[in-house]
Amino acid sequence: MKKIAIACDHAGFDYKEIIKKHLETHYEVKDFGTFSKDSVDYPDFVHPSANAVESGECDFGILICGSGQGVAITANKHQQIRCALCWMPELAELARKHNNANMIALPARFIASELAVDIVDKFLGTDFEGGRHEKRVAKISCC
Ligand SMILES: O=C(CO)[C@H](O)[C@H](O)[C@H](O)COP(=O)(O)O
Repeated sequence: MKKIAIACDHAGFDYKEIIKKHLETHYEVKDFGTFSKDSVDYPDFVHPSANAVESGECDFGILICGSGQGVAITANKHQQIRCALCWMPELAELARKHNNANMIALPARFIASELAVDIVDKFLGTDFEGGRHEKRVAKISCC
């Protein structure tokens, strides 16, 4: 069973709970918090979840904040993380097919929760295409 890391800040808390419940029948989900709607700082939750994906403890990661920006920026500080900010399923599909993204960032304040679930399903259900994209992805973490 694939293991999924999930993390959010206060703005993403409700969506994290919805997505986690949706995934738990088909995946093992490791929840890195936050665990309430109390105001927090997203890097405190993103770094541990990104570490889990980077180390191989988790196969993929899902991050949620208000705009998706803060969590994506934070995750992408990790050398082995390719985190894609997605607001429609087609972007999530391309992030997997072309970029071999291993984390996804969702903007809870800008998309409906049903759409967020669809985006996650597309992300987790799509494989990397490889081919011409292999060398491009390899070049991302060259420095
Ligand atoms: O990281 C963000 C923006 O770059 C997220 O959208 C946060 O959820 C947002 O900044 C939180 O804002 P708040 O006013 O503290 O609720």
